[in-house]
Amino acid sequence: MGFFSRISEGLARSREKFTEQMNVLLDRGPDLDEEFWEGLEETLILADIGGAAASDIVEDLRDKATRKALPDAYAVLDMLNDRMAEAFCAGGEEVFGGEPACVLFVGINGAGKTTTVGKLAKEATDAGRTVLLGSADTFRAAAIEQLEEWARRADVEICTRERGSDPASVCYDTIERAEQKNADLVLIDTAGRLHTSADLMRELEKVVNVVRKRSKLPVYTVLVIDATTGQNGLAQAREFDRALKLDGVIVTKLDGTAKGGIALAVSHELELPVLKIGVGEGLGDLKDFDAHDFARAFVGDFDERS
Ligand SMILES: Nc1nc2c(ncn2[C@@H]2O[C@H](COP(=O)(O)OP(=O)(O)OP(=O)(O)O)[C@@H](O)[C@H]2O)c(=O)[nH]1
Repeated sequence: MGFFSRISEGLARSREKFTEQMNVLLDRGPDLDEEFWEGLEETLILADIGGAAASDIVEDLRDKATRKALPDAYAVLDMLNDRMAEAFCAGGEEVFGGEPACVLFVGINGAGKTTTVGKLAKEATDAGRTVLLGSADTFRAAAIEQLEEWARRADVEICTRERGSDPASVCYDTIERAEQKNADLVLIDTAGRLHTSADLMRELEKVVNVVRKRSKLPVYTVLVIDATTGQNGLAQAREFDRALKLDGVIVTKLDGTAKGGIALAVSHELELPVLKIGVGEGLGDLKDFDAHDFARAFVGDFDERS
């Protein structure tokens, strides 16, 4: 299956919900009146793209509609994909672009961190990079085993310590080992934690600071968000960013939800680039993010609908 088709399939549920709501709006006719603009903003908010992004997109489209004397709603909706794509924060290519890097993965429990680290390890080794994994999730025994299994599959080395060890110590070991073996990509999994738990967030700050201080490779901190958590993803991103100063986000489980718009809400409101998206559990289901592909797959084709 082609790259775009896979993303399109992954976003099918989000697109179906969006199409349904957009059709309700279009059923009242294609006039560009106040009701249309209000309805468009509401439809975008219901699609989980967040109040700020929805309002910016509608304001801009409204301005363009006036300037270009657009005839009807379909002409406006033809421009929606591009406008939506522009609303994503750009950048972040340095994280997984092939340059040496040490990447820490953070997020709430079950967001998909370990799986994402595993998929990236395989992708990077296949591309000929020297990868080292660090399992700083010393809280959940199964997480260590899970990452060890991914390390076996990707045939990469992994640094672990027994359950209950200090996660910062695992990071020390990992960085030391990375230097010994000249690894050019270090991927560190951390234990899931709620963004509302002050103690656990402080512990994570300590882990991240140790890595930032010790690593000779550039260090990036990436938040993994489970798209099925919808608007809660915004609260997660806000708190993790406040504590750790994030470099980007990875949005997983887009295949299992109609709430895929959260990727745009987080990227736009917190000015964080989306680095990868997860559209399934399989090895090949972690995809490079392209804002135009995402918007096209999310919005679909209005001509067919009209
Ligand atoms: N459908 C789908 N499932 C995914 C995706 N990414 C991860 N998962 C699944 O989500 C579940 C949780 O993933 P983990 O990688 O264990 O999550 P985690 O963030 O490491 O969890 P903790 O260590 O408890 O914080 C697993 O069953 C994964 O297979 C995705 O893109 N799509």
